[in-house]
Amino acid sequence: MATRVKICGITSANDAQQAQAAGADALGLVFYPDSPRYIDPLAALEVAEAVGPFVTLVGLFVDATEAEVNRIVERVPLNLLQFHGNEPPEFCASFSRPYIRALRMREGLNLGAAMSAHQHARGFLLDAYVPGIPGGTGARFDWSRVPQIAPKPLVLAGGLSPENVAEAISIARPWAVDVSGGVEVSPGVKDAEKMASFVRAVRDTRLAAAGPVDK
Ligand SMILES: O=C(O)c1ccccc1N[C@@H]1O[C@H](COP(=O)(O)O)[C@@H](O)[C@H]1O
Repeated sequence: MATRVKICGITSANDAQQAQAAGADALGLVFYPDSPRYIDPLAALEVAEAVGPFVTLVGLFVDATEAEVNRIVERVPLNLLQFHGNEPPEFCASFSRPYIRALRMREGLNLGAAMSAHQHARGFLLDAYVPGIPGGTGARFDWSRVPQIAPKPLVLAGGLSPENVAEAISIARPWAVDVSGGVEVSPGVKDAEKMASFVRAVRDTRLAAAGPVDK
């Protein structure tokens, strides 16, 4: 099965075009002001205008207010929202966009219950848990904890890189992978070659899963 790729933390039209050229299926825009990858609505609009119609634009929020989310949704043509804080299900489902829910894989998390609570989520993004930091940490979790049966598509995130993504896919078998820090030159600035290597590594696992290829 083809594994989709989301590259998160895009902060410029240039990085967006390079991510698109690398073959990313989705780009993440971080509207969390404390992140080094924060993007303001004007720059986000430039990103939206720099990419083609089949690239999914995902807006990431961490415990933003309803008014803050609506302010972004009204200005930026986002296809999907990603809630990465402690937002309750009814809040996540209250906007005029579909959403995915980030679940941080802390010890003792009841993943089944967390997923059941978000019946309207389009998917779940599983990220590493680092106390006090909501995401974009570069930390990974034990990929064998990813369930093989889930009510919605699962997106694997947390500490992925061009070097480890093939192994991560072979263990977790996710519907998609999400990377941020692993394809950067510095926080908030993407590296074109790392993005290309990351997508290549994912595509190669896709070929491997499909069986031998005639040369
Ligand atoms: O990227 C951020 O700065 C960020 C801030 C707050 C919440 C989530 C954030 N990013 C998400 O975290 C995952 C994992 O990042 P990394 O690959 O370990 O650097 C990333 O895919 C984003 O979805």
